[in-house]
Amino acid sequence: MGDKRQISMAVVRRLPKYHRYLLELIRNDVDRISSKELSDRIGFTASQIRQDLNNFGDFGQQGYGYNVKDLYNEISNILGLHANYNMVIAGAGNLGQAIAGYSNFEKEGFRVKALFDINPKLIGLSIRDIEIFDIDNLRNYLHDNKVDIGIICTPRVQAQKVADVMVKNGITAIWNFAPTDLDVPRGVIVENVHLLDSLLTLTYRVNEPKLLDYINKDPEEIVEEE
Ligand SMILES: NC(=O)c1ccc[n+]([C@@H]2O[C@H](COP(=O)([O-])OP(=O)(O)OC[C@H]3O[C@@H](n4cnc5c(N)ncnc54)[C@H](O)[C@@H]3O)[C@@H](O)[C@H]2O)c1
Repeated sequence: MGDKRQISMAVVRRLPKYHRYLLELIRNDVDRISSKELSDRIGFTASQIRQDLNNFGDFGQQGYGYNVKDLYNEISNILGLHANYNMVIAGAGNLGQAIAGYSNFEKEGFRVKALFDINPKLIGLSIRDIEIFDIDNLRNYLHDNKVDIGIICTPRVQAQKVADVMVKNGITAIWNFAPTDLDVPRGVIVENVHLLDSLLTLTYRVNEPKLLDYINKDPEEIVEEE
């Protein structure tokens, strides 16, 4: 048996941040960086950074640090950014149109090829030359075109139905924005996005000082308000 090591999702979720900061360093003509310097910029501890990156090989050199370009390329490879990904969006409302309209994804190789909707007023329109088709055509489209990622931007109650069509017709990766847990067969990967989670983390942090004051207060000091 081979010794296939599993990388923890916690590490995987930190990789995009490394990727982003390393790109920034390249743009600023920084050739190499120590884990301490990277730590100061990125906000993870130096030992965390060393541990994370050791998962993927021996990148750092004692007394030299990391070669920024090499590390960036390695992390790009690990994140699968060596390939291009064709994507389709189901639900061409506010969010679907915003994603299709955001051209920066293309820089990383993510291309929205088509949108699908049920609304006859939207069908036939285009966002940045990307056509909106009738959702009834999704099945045939997936048969005729190589699509790697399905993006779900429909209302919650429609999301499962759309996911079923995607999965039945060969999609194995779904970027799901609808606020529902999709039921998919083994082997299909769903990445849920919840902007609200991030917003709630923000409000927690805004309120944290008051909360900590309250938690750390001597119980005898807490006087019930009348
Ligand atoms: N995850 C997040 O952070 C986040 C943020 C905003 C919105 N959302 C969710 O994203 C989804 C879309 O939000 P929105 O603001 O764009 O809504 P919207 O109403 O503007 O757009 C939804 C679109 O889906 C279409 N639609 C309905 N049923 C369909 C089907 N069976 N197949 C294809 N298209 C169908 C509608 O015609 C409409 O154009 C909602 O589920 C919303 O809750 C999630």
